[in-house]
Amino acid sequence: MNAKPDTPLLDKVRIPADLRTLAESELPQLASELRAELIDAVSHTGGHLGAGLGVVELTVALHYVFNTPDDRLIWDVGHQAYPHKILTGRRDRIRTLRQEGGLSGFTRRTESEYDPFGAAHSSTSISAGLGMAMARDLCGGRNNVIAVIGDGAMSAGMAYEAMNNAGALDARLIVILNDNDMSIAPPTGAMSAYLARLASGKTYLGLRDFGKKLTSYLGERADRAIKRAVEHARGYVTGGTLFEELGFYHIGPIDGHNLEHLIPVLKNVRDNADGPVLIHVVTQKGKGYGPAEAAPDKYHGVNKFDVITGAQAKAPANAPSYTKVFAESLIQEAREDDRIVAVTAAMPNGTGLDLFGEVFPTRTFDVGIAEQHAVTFAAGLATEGYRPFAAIYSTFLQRAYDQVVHDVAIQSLPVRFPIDRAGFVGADGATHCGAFDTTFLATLPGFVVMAAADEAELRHMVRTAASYDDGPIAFRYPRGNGIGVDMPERGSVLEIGKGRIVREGTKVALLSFGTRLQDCLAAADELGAAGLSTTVADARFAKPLDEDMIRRLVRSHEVLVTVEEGAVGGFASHVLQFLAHEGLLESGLKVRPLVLPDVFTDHAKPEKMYADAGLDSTGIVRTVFVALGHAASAQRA
Ligand SMILES: Cc1ncc(C[n+]2csc(CCOP(=O)(O)OP(=O)(O)O)c2C)c(N)n1
Ligand SMILES: CC(=O)[C@@H](O)[C@H](O)COP(=O)(O)O
Ligand SMILES: [Mg+2]
Repeated sequence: MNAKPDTPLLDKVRIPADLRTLAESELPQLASELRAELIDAVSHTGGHLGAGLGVVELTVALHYVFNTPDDRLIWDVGHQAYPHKILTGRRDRIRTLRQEGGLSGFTRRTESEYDPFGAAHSSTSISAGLGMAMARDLCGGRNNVIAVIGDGAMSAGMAYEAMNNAGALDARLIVILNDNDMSIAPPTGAMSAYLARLASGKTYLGLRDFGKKLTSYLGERADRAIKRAVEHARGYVTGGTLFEELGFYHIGPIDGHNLEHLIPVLKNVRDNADGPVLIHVVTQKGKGYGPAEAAPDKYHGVNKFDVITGAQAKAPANAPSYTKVFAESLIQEAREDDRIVAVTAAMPNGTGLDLFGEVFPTRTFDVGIAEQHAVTFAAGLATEGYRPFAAIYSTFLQRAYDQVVHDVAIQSLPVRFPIDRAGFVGADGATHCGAFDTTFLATLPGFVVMAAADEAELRHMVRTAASYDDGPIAFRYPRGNGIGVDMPERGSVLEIGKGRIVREGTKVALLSFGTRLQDCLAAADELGAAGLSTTVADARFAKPLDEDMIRRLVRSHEVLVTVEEGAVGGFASHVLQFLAHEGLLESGLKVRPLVLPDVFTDHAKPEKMYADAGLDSTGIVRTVFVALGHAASAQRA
């Protein structure tokens, strides 16, 4: 166990008001202590480290210059906000980060008044900040609104929609572009290249340069129209930056680790800005911690680790991750079929498409954080006869729903949707929980929706999706490792809309869709031991349903329990809809649909989440006992 860092100055700062009593000359020391505290805390909890390390000085400077929480400080994504949490009254709980009952790994309105906007999905900060700025203006307020957005997050359309609107409204809004030239992976795209040119093409601006620029062009109280005219003329003559063309006063690049540069620039903007301002700050992801600086991912997200060596704890795995099985299976299929191409929205590593990209670099597309574009781009590929796999986490696919409906489903385009992180994700909590994909996809006419019960099933589903050209097809699988089943050499093509009976019984039928099959089998053992002969079926498809199999189950069993790791409105709803229309609910059948609870489930260990949701074997057994009126057994379960 490493000793806790010595933090005499940080110990005096509970909230930003304490920070503002320090002399500017003390701030570098404070930043250094804050960094040490951050590293130590995350070494105990795991979590997002690299991004926070990169904004330590920026965090100190922002809270020093601005009057938070009256001035609204919005962190895009929120994964870099751990230093902010330490400085805003949450240091005493910082070692509970991402643990059950502890601090969230992202910003959250219910956690602190210093978090004016909750996040975790990217690129929302400028829109939210603009809304706050307009609300302030409507009620005659004077506070500042600051949105801090990363270069990765700056690849998403929402950021441009917001800047477009902010420029037109001439809103007094400060955007800080935190450019560390990293997303989770190295960033891709023309915008990223543009930022790199901006960052390298000029020297960093210090106070003197900035002051000169501000007074020569703007003057302390110059009329806004004159300032705009000057800006426009300057852009016309010298070629304005994209941000200037959008109506922002653009400052930078400045060194985001140099407090002597940051503080005066921020003060100037605080005191002089009266329209949208963008400050381009250059930082280094992982700054100040050797192992992070040296790592290819800059320690974006880490397990618990040893502070001295940087070695991360790794739980032994007796089966490959679903992500890896997906990637290897897709590679296998792509070797046979050169029409298979793959699309990721800035998650090459998380989706396994980094492995695919190593084998098929020209058939792999990382489009940046741009899920909407990713889906429509895949639709375009499909129109030309390609077989695109748009691999997007369940939670991030939410952002592209209209594209899924309008660009893919209505046109019956055969886009394949491998949906990773379907179901509970543990420490990332509610914002990242893959709860809704079955619900929002299976409701679409013509969509095929599958869920893998284990890693071998996933392999079959990859092959099935590869060979299916009649319309969109999705297959969902969870975060983490498989269960260690024997793997087929190659996947088989599954018959569309056909499930399988895994175990035959007579009284109780457990109909599983996806990840909970093992718990259904364990529940069947327990029920069998209690004298309740139990069938276990793997539905494989939520759409189209295996109607024959469901008919057989309900006709020959007294109880039907459907089990899925998804929100209400998904697989069970389709089963119930079918049963109702077939009149199969009218002859005494006891049906119990088990779904995720109708709440946004907070971060915790996955096993605990399953237990609380009643989706583990104990919960399934309990449900059966209750359905059969065995109250005493239910209580014991
Ligand atoms: C809509 C959405 N897509 C994907 C992600 C996953 N994600 C989280 S952080 C991140 C990279 C963000 O890069 P950047 O904004 O530059 O921040 P940095 O980590 O470099 O500080 C990505 C892709 C997300 N949070 N939200
Ligand atoms: C902040 C963010 O959205 C990602 O970093 C996410 O936490 C990754 O999750 P996985 O670890 O499941 O890839
Ligand atoms: Mg970045």
